[in-house]
Amino acid sequence: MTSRPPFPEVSALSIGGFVRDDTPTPEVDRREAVLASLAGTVRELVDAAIRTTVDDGEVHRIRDDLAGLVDRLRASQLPGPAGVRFNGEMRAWNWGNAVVGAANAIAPPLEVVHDASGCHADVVLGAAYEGPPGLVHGGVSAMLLDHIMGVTASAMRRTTFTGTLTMRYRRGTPLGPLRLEASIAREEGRKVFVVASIADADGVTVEADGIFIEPAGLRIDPQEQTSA
Ligand SMILES: CCCCCCCCCCCCCCCC(=O)SCCNC(=O)CCNC(=O)[C@H](O)C(C)(C)COP(=O)(O)OP(=O)(O)OC[C@H]1O[C@@H](n2cnc3c(N)ncnc32)[C@H](O)[C@@H]1OP(=O)(O)O
Repeated sequence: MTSRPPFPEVSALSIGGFVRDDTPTPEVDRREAVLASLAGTVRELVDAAIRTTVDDGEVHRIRDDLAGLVDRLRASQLPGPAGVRFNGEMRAWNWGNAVVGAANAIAPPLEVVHDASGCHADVVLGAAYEGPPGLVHGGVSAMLLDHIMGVTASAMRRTTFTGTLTMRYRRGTPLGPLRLEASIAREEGRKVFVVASIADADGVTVEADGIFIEPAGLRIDPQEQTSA
């Protein structure tokens, strides 16, 4: 008799784009490390491109070199976005995610840590995330908070989508080292109310509260076990 982890059938997961994928965890880890290494260098490239002061001719030569690299990566591509996949050991991977995607150079990436009160993350935001001079773009703050709040609401046991997100920008958030914190304030049925903040060394810069909803069609019964 084999006990199966508490996953819905593939067809149920596919409703929300979540896909059961039985790639073994060591293989997922190995490939993730390879893609994260590439994304790290691309992230450096983005920062270097923003801040470069080399002359126009050098910029054009670098552009041409990069176009060749893009062609090499395009030699074999997914037909669309990377999506979210899970294997039977509850190993999840979302390599294209805008906030935590291991393969996504646009993602800082945020490394979310679960703690006793919810989740936190320490992140250093550089020139690619600027809005007002020297300050984090307000939309970037909202994006990062949305993600950590969603992870907090999901609590590693359910899938929730952002229903409503309210931000209060108390003062400018400087680029550089920042700490995000999120916790669940209360729950009502499928609704999870989450509060969160961003802080620099001098204290809170942004506060957020949000309602995260577990869509009826994606509800997972953690007690469900199937024997074969
Ligand atoms: C194996 C498992 C491991 C999983 C581990 C994965 C962890 C992975 C973490 C990823 C973390 C990602 C963090 C980023 C999160 C996003 O960025 S999500 C993307 C942005 N959000 C969206 O695209 C959501 C779009 N909207 C929707 O899909 C649907 O409108 C919703 C929000 C799911 C609600 O749909 P619904 O389930 O049909 O809701 P419905 O039955 O009408 O209403 C249910 C209740 O919610 C209320 N409600 C409905 N809509 C709203 C709303 N917008 N605002 C407030 N309340 C609302 C209703 O009033 C109702 O309340 P009650 O009457 O029960 O009191």
